[in-house]
Amino acid sequence: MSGTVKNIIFVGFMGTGKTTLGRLLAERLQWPFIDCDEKIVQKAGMSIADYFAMHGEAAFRDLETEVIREVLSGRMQVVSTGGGSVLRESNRALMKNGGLVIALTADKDTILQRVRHDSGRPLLQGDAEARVGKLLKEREGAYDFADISINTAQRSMEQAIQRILESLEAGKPE
Ligand SMILES: Nc1ncnc2c1ncn2[C@@H]1O[C@H](COP(=O)(O)OP(=O)(O)O)[C@@H](O)[C@H]1O
Ligand SMILES: O=C(O)C1=C[C@@H](OP(=O)(O)O)[C@@H](O)[C@H](O)C1
Ligand SMILES: [Mg+2]
Repeated sequence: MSGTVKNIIFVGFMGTGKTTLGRLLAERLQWPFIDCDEKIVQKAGMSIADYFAMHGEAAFRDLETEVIREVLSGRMQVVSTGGGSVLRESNRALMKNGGLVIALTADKDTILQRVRHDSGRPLLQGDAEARVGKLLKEREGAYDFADISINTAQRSMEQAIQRILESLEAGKPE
């Protein structure tokens, strides 16, 4: 199925592994890998944390939509999005039309373990545990529009990749 899907698009909460697994899958498929956050950093000429601090979240979300639109006009790419990009209906529509959407999931403790020492996520500054808890509640169900869902807390990265490759070969979303 990897030959017939337009793009493979990863969505999911922060720390579920979108960037890491996306890059790995792209290598396996020999498709280009694009991380939307990296594109935003290139366009903005500064880190995401600095962009939030200087321009605020609303401006970040506008830039994020611009990047998603541009990236998904292409084909045969593995695309990892930022965790909050699914909050806009227009972004979700772009993703649904842009290819196979794979949601990555993980439980709160796993997410916390993975993101705790990473200062690059402005929404988690301060009390990371409280912030992850609050955002997980606010975003409950936000990733349900995906074609496939994979729990990365219960799998090694290699197992997650195998699971995705099997789904692609089976030729239909589960
Ligand atoms: N099974 C796994 N699947 C995905 N990521 C994992 C897994 N185990 C550990 N990780 C780690 O979790 C972190 C997730 O980071 P990242 O890929 O940046 O997530 P996201 O882009 O979804 O925020 C990385 O440090 C990655 O190495
Ligand atoms: O969930 C969010 O709102 C965000 C997730 C981040 O990406 P990751 O999900 O790759 O960490 C990044 O886009 C920004 O810090 C905002
Ligand atoms: Mg990421």
